[in-house]
Amino acid sequence: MSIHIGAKEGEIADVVLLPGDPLRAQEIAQRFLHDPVCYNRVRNMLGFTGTWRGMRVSVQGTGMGIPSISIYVEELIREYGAKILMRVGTCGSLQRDVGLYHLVLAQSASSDSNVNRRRFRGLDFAPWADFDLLSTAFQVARERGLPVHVGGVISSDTFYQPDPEEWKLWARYGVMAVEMEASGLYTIALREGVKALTLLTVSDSLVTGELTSAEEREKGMLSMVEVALETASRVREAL
Ligand SMILES: O=P(O)(O)O[C@H]1O[C@H](CO)[C@@H](O)[C@H]1O
Ligand SMILES: O=c1cc[nH]c(=O)[nH]1
Repeated sequence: MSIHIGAKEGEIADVVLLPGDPLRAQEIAQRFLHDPVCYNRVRNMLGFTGTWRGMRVSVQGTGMGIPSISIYVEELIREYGAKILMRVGTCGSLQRDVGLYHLVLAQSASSDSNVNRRRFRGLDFAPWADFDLLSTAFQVARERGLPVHVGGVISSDTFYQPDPEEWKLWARYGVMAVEMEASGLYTIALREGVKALTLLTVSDSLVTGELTSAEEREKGMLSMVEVALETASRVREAL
């Protein structure tokens, strides 16, 4: 057992899906995993392990924001040996052609957070995705005919932005979407030498002001999770 995860040694798979919402972790486990077992209830940040097409997979809620996901990712890697970590989340689009329910694969993650500024003593680090996971996920999404975009995202510390116009600056430099965790996941995974990718379903557009309904978000989430699982399986086999 680690400080924030109540699993015993061996109860967590080396492939871990990471939704922000712990109830989404439960739903993914129930819908996609064979014989899912709940290994974590600490702080209600649910985590489950089961199998998908014979591959052992865990799904762990992370909470919102870089500080929260960082706690789970540090413990999953260092104390439970996770090797492939895939965030499956939602995001706001910053580009007109990145539409609602589209799939965004975060190639890199800029941030307004101070966490990496402190980590790198004031210098700027550019966290990036694992290329095997990124290229495989893109291929899988294309094979399925899904609308998919690959590029930079911004991992923000604030969902409600103090400056409501600030997103336009990121957009001007081609950043595709805003979310709140990818930078933390990528930075820790790079330091630890494990593979990480962030897959996002567009839940709203800052460009048009459109919002998805809960039902529609659910549908987008399902195809994103299928892409994540198929990607993990192909990459794991090739290791
Ligand atoms: O849907 P999740 O994975 O929680 O991701 C997005 O949604 C939350 C904000 O509503 C933040 O965690 C953001 O990154
Ligand atoms: O606008 C959005 C939508 C989802 N997640 C975010 O962080 N921002």
